[in-house]
Amino acid sequence: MSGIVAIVNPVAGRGRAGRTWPAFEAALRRRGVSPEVWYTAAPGDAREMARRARERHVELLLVTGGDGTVHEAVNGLGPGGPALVVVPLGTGNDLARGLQISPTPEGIADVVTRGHVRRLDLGHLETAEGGRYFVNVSGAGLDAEVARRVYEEGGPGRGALPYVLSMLRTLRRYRNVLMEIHVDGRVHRHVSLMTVVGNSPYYGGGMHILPGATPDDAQFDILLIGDLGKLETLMVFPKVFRGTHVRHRLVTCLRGATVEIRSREQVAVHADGEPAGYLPVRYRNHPGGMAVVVPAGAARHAAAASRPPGEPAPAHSPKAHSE
Ligand SMILES: Nc1ncnc2c1ncn2[C@@H]1O[C@H](COP(=O)(O)OP(=O)(O)OP(=O)(O)O)[C@@H](O)[C@H]1O
Repeated sequence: MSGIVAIVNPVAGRGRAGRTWPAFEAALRRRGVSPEVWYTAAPGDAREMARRARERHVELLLVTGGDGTVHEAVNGLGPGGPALVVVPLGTGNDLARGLQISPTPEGIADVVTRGHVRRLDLGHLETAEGGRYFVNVSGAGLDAEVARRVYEEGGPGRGALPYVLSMLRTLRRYRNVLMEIHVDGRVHRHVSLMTVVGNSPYYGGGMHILPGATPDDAQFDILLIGDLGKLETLMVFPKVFRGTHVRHRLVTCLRGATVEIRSREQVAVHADGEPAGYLPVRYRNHPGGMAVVVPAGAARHAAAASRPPGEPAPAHSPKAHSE
């Protein structure tokens, strides 16, 4: 078989995806596009459906939902496979935000009929729990602890607010830890609130955590956040929404293709906001591993497009202790 399949997670965006998908399908049909529609019934289905779509040599795979659904789909596909069209009807939609995809029926019909394929880097991480791919951002430390809590308390339809509330609760008891971060063979040791590794600029429903990230440069952007106290963390946190946290003296931006993080402490790891085990973690990038259809006029570099007007690209400053 070839053709177009649409995976639809009806509970994404607190049910918005299920409610509004028929309008998207109608807009596609008006343009002569008739996808085969597969509704997910439970967590994990999008992964299996994507695997099946790949086996059947589907040409175009629409993934309707939020970042969790996209995360599942790419884990079913792995590097290669059909081109994805993200129909961003979740609560966060961080990948689509970076790619300037408009969540309207006509916007998606435009992407399908007139968009172009962009090959993005696909991140992969490995912990003792196993390996998995991620599309946006992974990390170890406070944010992973927060993600674990949100996941345990959550369910679908999460968005930014539960992350913010959980961050405040988690921070009260959180203790910074000594981490050893290997980036392309260089070792950085520091006491860290958290370390972030990713290909795309956004996570957590609009937090501009890696403002310099370019999703197709074959490199991870890496943020080493040093030994921030609790009060200082609370003061820096709002800046994450504008991406200006990277100017803080205890924040170091790096780039690299292979990353490994270790610690003697038990430190949680997340992948696209899903719990992914504990340190040690090893990252490797698959350049161009994910084909995504983007709008015809989309800016080449999503990071540049998403930066506030007048905001310079963050300097990459290897300040942490390295050897
Ligand atoms: N039919 C279903 N019933 C319950 N859960 C489902 C179903 N289909 C998929 N899921 C789960 O729903 C979860 C949430 O989906 P998703 O993350 O796409 O939406 P969201 O949380 O609204 O958006 P975002 O992640 O962008 O904030 C996924 O982790 C997936 O495993």
